[in-house]
Amino acid sequence: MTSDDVPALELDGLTKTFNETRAADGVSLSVPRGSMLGLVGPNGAGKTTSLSMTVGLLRPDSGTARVLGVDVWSDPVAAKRLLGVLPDGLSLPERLTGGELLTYWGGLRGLGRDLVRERARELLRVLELDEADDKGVLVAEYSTGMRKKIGLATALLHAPRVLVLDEPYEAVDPVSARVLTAILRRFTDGGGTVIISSHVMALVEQLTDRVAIIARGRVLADGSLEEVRGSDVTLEDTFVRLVGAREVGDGELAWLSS
Ligand SMILES: Nc1ncnc2c1ncn2[C@@H]1O[C@H](COP(=O)(O)OP(=O)(O)OP(=O)(O)O)[C@@H](O)[C@H]1O
Repeated sequence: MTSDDVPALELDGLTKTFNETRAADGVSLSVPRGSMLGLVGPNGAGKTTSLSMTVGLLRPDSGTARVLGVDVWSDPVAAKRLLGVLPDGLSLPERLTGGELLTYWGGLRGLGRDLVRERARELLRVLELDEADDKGVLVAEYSTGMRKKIGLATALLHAPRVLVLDEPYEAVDPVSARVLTAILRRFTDGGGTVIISSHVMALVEQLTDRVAIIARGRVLADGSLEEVRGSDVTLEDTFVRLVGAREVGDGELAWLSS
């Protein structure tokens, strides 16, 4: 294998058990460079657990995660330089403006002040957070969607090669969603790789070129959209076929109808 063939992300047998719950049960995935993978699965399937182990936020019981060939758990500094991460429930310093937060973040990343200032200004403008910044709005006062966007800005600031984004479109308005899509496409066109988790099948179908379906901690399908859908018309059909549908029976919740 030449260095050009090394996958952007390679997960091998990632396993994590919480008490009695096997949240991830041997999760293996290989994501080629320049691709965008959608990770989908029902609530509690193990998406966040798997992504957290992938980016060095949660130590696996067993298994490995490699970013462009670098092991996330044995060489975390080098791996984290390559990674941009939007974690689930990201907690941010609250008493800073967006601009101050990015300045602080850039310092933590070891970037020069001028570079951080330039990139921060551009990110705030493109993500339409500049007006709030000019008014001195603190992150504590941000809406849910604004928090998502500033979280994304922190993930992009150091120009990573692999982006791992947990539900990046959640709570983001349609105009900002378009901007986000344009950013992600530009990123993959430039050879970057993206993995996103989402519950919105139509979004994944429209946005990504690869998909992995996970349920009960196991990868049930993984490949190009066409490979995973097979003869199904939509990804939702494939999802329901593999994961199983829960019908609401006639007698259930009868008290809701008068
Ligand atoms: N810190 C924790 N302690 C105990 N159990 C946990 C913990 N984190 C996750 N779990 C359990 O692990 C399983 C997988 O959770 P996870 O958050 O990875 O799912 P998910 O696919 O991201 O779900 P959702 O779509 O609802 O966000 C669930 O059963 C959850 O209750």
